[in-house]
Amino acid sequence: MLEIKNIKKAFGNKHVLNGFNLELYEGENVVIMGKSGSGKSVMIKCLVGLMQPDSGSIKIMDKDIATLNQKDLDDLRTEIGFLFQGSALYDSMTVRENLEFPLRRHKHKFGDVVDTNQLVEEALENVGLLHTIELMPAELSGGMQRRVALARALILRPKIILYDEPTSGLDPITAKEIVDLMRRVQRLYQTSSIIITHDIDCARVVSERIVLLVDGVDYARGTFEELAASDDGKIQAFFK
Ligand SMILES: Nc1ncnc2c1ncn2[C@@H]1O[C@H](COP(=O)(O)OP(=O)(O)OP(=O)(O)O)[C@@H](O)[C@H]1O
Repeated sequence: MLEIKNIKKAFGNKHVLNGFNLELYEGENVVIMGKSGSGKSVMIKCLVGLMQPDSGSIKIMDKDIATLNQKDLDDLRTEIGFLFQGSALYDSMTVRENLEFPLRRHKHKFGDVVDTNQLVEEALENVGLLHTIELMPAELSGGMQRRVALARALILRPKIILYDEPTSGLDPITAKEIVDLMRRVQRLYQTSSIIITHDIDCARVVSERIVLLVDGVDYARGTFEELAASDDGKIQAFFK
């Protein structure tokens, strides 16, 4: 689904990514873990074309993003759903209007005759929140808002989902609901996901594989159990 090969990115003499590699196969969830400031956000920005790496290549569904024009890049972005920390809902719009927003912008993805209501209702149903359709975001709890944001990310039926700290700021019970929902979404929508998280419980439950970003490179990769059993101190530091 996606291949990052040997990307490097420096700001002045600060080398943030130093030859980072990542591959995402169809249907899998890959968790990226790295210390604060290790370059996870820089990597994601390179991945979605918001930042250019200094060298290396990024292919999404076999397309090298450096060679795409703006229109092709926009079309490719409809195949990617985002659930970022900052991906807040629009406060002045109802839940329904929040979900209709991306549909209006990318209507052509489904052809001209598209039943917007059905798509909105189906996405909300799949996150268990159909009953909130006419509510305003302020009337929802933090966990519900995040589920609606996930429904909005799903509405264009992306093949890849990028999650940036999906459980941050949530209490443990609500965080677990989100993690369970991420698994459900993976099954229902047949998505492949990259998940950035510091939450070790989230990483354990949600990942098929984990990649550790250390010193600008993909320092280690494996299943949760494989990495947790490692006696390398730099790997162990993530599992304490
Ligand atoms: N536009 C920029 N200009 C200069 N330096 C930048 C820029 N963007 C990121 N950096 C630097 O790159 C480094 C990595 O930042 P990044 O935000 O990717 O870390 P992170 O792993 O996402 O951290 P966190 O877990 O805290 O979100 C930081 O030292 C940051 O200051």
